[in-house]
Amino acid sequence: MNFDGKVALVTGGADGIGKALSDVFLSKNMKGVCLVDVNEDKGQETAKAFEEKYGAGKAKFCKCDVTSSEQLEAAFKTCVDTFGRLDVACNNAGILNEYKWKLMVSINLNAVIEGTYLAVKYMGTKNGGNGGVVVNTSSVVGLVPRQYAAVYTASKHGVVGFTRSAAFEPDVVDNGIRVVAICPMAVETEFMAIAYEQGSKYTEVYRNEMEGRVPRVKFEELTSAVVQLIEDKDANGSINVIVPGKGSKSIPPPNLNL
Ligand SMILES: NC(=O)C1=CN([C@@H]2O[C@H](COP(=O)(O)OP(=O)(O)OC[C@H]3O[C@@H](n4cnc5c(N)ncnc54)[C@H](O)[C@@H]3O)[C@@H](O)[C@H]2O)C=CC1
Ligand SMILES: CCCCCC(=O)/C=C/C=C\C/C=C\C/C=C\CCCC(=O)O
Repeated sequence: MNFDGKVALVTGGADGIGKALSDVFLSKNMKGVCLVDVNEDKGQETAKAFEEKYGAGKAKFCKCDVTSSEQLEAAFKTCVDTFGRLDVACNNAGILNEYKWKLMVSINLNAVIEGTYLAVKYMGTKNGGNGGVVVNTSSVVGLVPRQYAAVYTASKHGVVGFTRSAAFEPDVVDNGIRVVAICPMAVETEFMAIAYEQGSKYTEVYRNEMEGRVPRVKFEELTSAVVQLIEDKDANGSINVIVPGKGSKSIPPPNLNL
């Protein structure tokens, strides 16, 4: 898919990875981006900054808690009503809070599942849309174990398993939708700092063992990997790990010869 004149919806679009993705989408001449986020102040601020940079009417902020089915569907509907179409859905909002683990699973996994099926409903060729691409944000810990964040790790493994499977569901394929996921290593956002303050059980372990020693994926490395996945018409069910300084690589599922 090329980006010209297309429309994206990005959950967690007010900040961090979602904001960086939205910025790149608009820089590639997308018609508009819908920033879907629970943080109203940041969301309005980011939408305003994008309109100043790319022109009036290019960014729409939708206040939405992705754990609410009603609010998430309303955001998809607002996006199509505002821009007239939808082509790319990034299910990206996420938190790391091992103490609030049921909420974390709702945001990191359930909302990714719900967002994928809403994308089929609002982009599907059988439903009046043009088809499109769903990009789900997992993590490198969607592929490997991480003993310091067991539920976060489980939620991200769930995103990988769901993406690999949903990509080949008949209702998804027959609607002209591709589904892919990214598995970044630590990225240059405030995410880990927020996790330290609010939801990491092992803050001292992180500080003693890792603080300052974990290189960050730069936004440019992450966004170029996502752009490639969107542009590549053969990328479906792809799970791409993104490593600082090493780019993006597709990770196939194990062949168990069952
Ligand atoms: N930063 C990192 O090192 C890595 C992050 N990830 C994943 O990337 C995704 C984005 O993370 P970052 O941009 O780094 O985090 P961030 O904290 O900078 O941004 C996350 C955004 O999601 C929004 N959000 C949180 N809960 C929400 C909810 N219930 N409804 C709607 N919006 C909500 C926040 O308001 C925020 O704007 C997450 O899924 C995270 O798990 C994956 C690998 C590494
Ligand atoms: C274990 C939770 C990891 C959460 C972030 C994520 O999804 C992926 C991170 C990838 C690599 C790093 C893995 C674990 C350590 C994480 C952060 C330590 C940061 C220390 C620091 O420099 O502040």
